Amino acid sequence: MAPLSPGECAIATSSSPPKAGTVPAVELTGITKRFPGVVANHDIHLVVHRGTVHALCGENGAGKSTLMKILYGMQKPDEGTISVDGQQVTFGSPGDAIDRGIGMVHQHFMLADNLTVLENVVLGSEKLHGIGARARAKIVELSERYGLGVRPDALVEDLGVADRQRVEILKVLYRGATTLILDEPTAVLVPQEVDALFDNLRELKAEGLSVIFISHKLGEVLSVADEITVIRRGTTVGTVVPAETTTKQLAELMVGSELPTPETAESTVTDRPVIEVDQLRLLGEGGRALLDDISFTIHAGEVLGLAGVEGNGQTELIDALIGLKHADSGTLRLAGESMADWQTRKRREHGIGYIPEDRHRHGLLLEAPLWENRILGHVTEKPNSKGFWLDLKAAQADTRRIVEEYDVRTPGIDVDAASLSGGNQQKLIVGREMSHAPRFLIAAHPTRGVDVGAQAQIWDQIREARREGLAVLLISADLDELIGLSDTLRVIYRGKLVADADPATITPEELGSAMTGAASGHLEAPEAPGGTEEPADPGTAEAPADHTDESAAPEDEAR
Ligand SMILES: Nc1ncnc2c1ncn2[C@@H]1O[C@H](COP(=O)(O)OP(=O)(O)OP(=O)(O)O)[C@@H](O)[C@H]1O
Repeated sequence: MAPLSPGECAIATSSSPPKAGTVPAVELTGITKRFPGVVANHDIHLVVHRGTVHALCGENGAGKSTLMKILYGMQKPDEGTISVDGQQVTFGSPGDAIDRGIGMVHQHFMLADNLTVLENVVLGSEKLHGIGARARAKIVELSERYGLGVRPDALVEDLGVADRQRVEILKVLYRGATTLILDEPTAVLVPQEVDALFDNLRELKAEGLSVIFISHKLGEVLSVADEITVIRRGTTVGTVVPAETTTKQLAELMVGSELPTPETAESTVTDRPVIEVDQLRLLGEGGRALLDDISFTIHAGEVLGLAGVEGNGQTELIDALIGLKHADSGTLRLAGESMADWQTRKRREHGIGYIPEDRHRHGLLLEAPLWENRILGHVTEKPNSKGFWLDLKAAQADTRRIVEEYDVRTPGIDVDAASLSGGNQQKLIVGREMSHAPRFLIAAHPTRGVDVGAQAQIWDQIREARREGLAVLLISADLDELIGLSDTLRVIYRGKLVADADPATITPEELGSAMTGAASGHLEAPEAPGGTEEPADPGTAEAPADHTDESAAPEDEAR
């Protein structure tokens, strides 16, 4: 455990809980949990009051998820006690936790894609309200009471992330949860969706429910939480109230030092097209266009940011670029060569890097060791292969290098990817993809789930590669990230590119409105020459902004 500085102690002890004196909804005392080679939790203390949102912050691998898994009965603590509503409890399984009103919405949703919302909600809880009309009525009632907008008959595979999340929330409410654990619920939401979620949380609070909210987005934490507990290297370093702290203080409390400051960089956009997409069209079931007339060019040294509410064609565009789906019409060219007949492997071998939207589904083999995950997607490339053979020693050595360079917190490279914390899994994927010196990188939510320090590091890595000529398609729900890193911004809405924007002048709020279809054409750059199909003039592109403190919207200050 890192020692506290006097300043940190002052922050940590200056505030009193808002509802001291009442019986807490949840109290964790002296929780310790060890894994081979790692002490994930050490003497943790946490008090969550009824009718409050309690945020849990800490850098990647600090021990937040482990603590919540203990509270949810998924793991047993080695030491310490859990009390719910003043009564000490022991949980042998999530079922025990649910019985005591603890519900969890995981970072990675656990819904069955091929079932309807109703089937998913009812699954495993058939005894509560049956599987028919009563269940449906209960779902509709909960949906209306908390403004969740859940449609019982929708097929889960047709739902976007925000809708799936609402189903997960409804599912735990259906089971009678009075304390909800939300693990990074805003990571993939756009500002409007975040506002909607926070409205839902306020409704829950108003009815006396409690929410434990894990987040790396410190600005959001300050806006929604009643109290914030910070965990560092496995132990609680303090609990603060938002009125008495800032994002900067919070970040310092988390990492125990000043945050690294990523340097701003000059524009590096060249006139060499790396990826050219022309009139791409992809049809879904029933002939509905999922992508319609998509055209753009990304040059060497350019980051093109694609803004859009989840589910507006981003996934299909990524799939078309990486070769998981084939377009119905239109062309895709990489460095001048048509990719029409290229399978995914060939695309990768020709320098397409891919940081997937969903790291568990498309980025990792969770049950395989880190070094096997380092090979994943790059089987035929160096250093993983030598001629026809896999070069395991070289792959393992390179995994060690990635772990070191990307600060992947792990006891070693032989542990399964599943045992890494979410943020550390992400760092491993970013390290793997950047190691192959891609010329075109598809970066979908590249810093999703990583802490503020690691986020700055990943931004630096993307910027450095961009300086060396990397072309990047950046898709991110973090609009500060999107605006700050991009040279060019396009807005995707219902499968079409509807607007472009100048990252030098647009604000996250304006971009957020454009994403809901409220704008078309040029945003904030009416004097810019050319139509919406061409990227901004490289010569006028402004350097990306410095992001050290998310909530302070640094690019706004800089401009
Ligand atoms: N099942 C497991 N086996 C081995 N080690 C584990 C396991 N689960 C967690 N750990 C380790 O415990 C530590 C704490 O991980 P945890 O997932 O709780 O962190 P976190 O604070 O939630 O991180 P993040 O913000 O990245 O999600 C990490 O070092 C992680 O690698």
